[in-house]
Amino acid sequence: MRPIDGLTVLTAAEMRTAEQASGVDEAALMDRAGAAIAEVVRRIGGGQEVLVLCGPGNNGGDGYVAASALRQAGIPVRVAALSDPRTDLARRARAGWAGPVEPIAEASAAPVLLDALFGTGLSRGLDEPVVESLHALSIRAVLTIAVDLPSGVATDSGALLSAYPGAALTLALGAPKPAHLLLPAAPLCGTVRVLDIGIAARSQASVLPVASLRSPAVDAHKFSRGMVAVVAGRMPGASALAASAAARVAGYVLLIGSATDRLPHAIVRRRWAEDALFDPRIGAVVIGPGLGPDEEARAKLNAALASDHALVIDGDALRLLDPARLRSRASPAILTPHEGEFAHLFPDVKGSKIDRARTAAGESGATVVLKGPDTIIAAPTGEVRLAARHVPWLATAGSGDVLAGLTGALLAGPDTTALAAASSAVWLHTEAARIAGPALIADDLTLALPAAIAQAGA
Ligand SMILES: NC(=O)C1=CN([C@@H]2O[C@H](COP(=O)(O)OP(=O)(O)OC[C@H]3O[C@@H](n4cnc5c(N)ncnc54)[C@H](O)[C@@H]3O)[C@@H](O)[C@H]2O)[C@@H](O)CC1
Ligand SMILES: [K+]
Repeated sequence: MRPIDGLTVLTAAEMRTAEQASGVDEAALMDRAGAAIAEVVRRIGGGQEVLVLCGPGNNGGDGYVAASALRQAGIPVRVAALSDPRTDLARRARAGWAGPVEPIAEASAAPVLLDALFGTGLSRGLDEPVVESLHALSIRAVLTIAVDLPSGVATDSGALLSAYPGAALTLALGAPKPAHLLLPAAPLCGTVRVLDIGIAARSQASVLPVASLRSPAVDAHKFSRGMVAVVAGRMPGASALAASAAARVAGYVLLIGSATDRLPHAIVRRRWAEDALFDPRIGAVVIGPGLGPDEEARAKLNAALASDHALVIDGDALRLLDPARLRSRASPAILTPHEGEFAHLFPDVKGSKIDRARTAAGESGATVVLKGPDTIIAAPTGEVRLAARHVPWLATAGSGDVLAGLTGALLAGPDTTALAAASSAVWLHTEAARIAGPALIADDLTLALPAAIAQAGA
């Protein structure tokens, strides 16, 4: 049983491909899955009675195998099914279960509920009586564990096809799936752990790994650690937050055109001028936090786009940007839109959150950080990182400014890529929020960054 950080994420179709490519026959995979599920249930169920709910497909098959293994281990276990099994594999698994099978509507609750109704094959919402039984049994259970996925969620989009009571633990088979990470499904999974069933997971998507930051090299100097320029605008507090966050990572932070002096003294300030960005030592420019919507803001964005620098484009600048302008630039750009800004930038891009982020990155040539409780980072290559943890206290003014500054500082650093910089920034941002704790304000995030950076190994 493994935590999901850094693991490859597979869609339902990619899972089937991986299963076929594994060289292991399907029955053996189901036996492995069922045995591994039973082992977890045995360990954490404390010997209490288990009720296994089995659906008609192979998710139900896993349920029958797990029930048989639990029974063999001496755990009291009952099985309730939705219908007879409909796949050969599930029929085989059903045949291996020596006990009775009750109809779900008649099943009485048990302290441990194992949900093996539907997995990656769910194609529509559950019938209403089944939803009612599931809720009634779950309310009376002490512990609900979902096999592969909570029954009712769409594997690839994380959409909720029917109401689900929520599991305490979801045991993902072989690999995490998008629904384990995307809203609205993700919180209904509870803790997600992966059970290894011997398949090699390959795809361009993975769970955001724990950031891995190195301390500065022994011979580092402030410029070799990275110089980041933050362009200020109409709301100076926003760029001040971005600069303060950047200063925790970069060797040198230049704040350009800011009207505030309430800043750490370590941040160097310069007036805005047409040539303010003509400094070859600048490794990345952050533009957007508090920039404003006016002509001056437009001129600043134009100057940033015309420069050779790597860019982080956030907030107000995303309202002024034509993403097509990024295509001709040689240096990387990172866009950090929330859903509203994304819809403004890419009005024609549709699909699941993963599809949208990936398409936008491919079309614009920029790395796209599509922010939210289920932040996704997509690179123009098609690579995608899905954030696994979220701290709801991050929904506060200035939080995005801190993320933008942090992203710029990491992008300005040595030996990095836009995808790596954005990934580390998102991880550090959440970790800082976790450390800052309840009732945080954005300023607290900048103060918590040293501890978050230490957690990332630096
Ligand atoms: N792919 C793999 O590598 C492995 C898959 N296994 C299991 O197999 C599962 C996928 O099995 P299946 O593809 O059979 O799919 P499911 O078991 O998720 O269910 C599909 C069946 O339910 C029907 N169905 C879909 N939605 C329904 C609804 N709302 N109401 C009633 N019937 C509905 C479908 O027509 C199909 O017959 C995985 O989630 C996992 O649990 C494991 O056995 C191990 C290996
Ligand atoms: K399930």
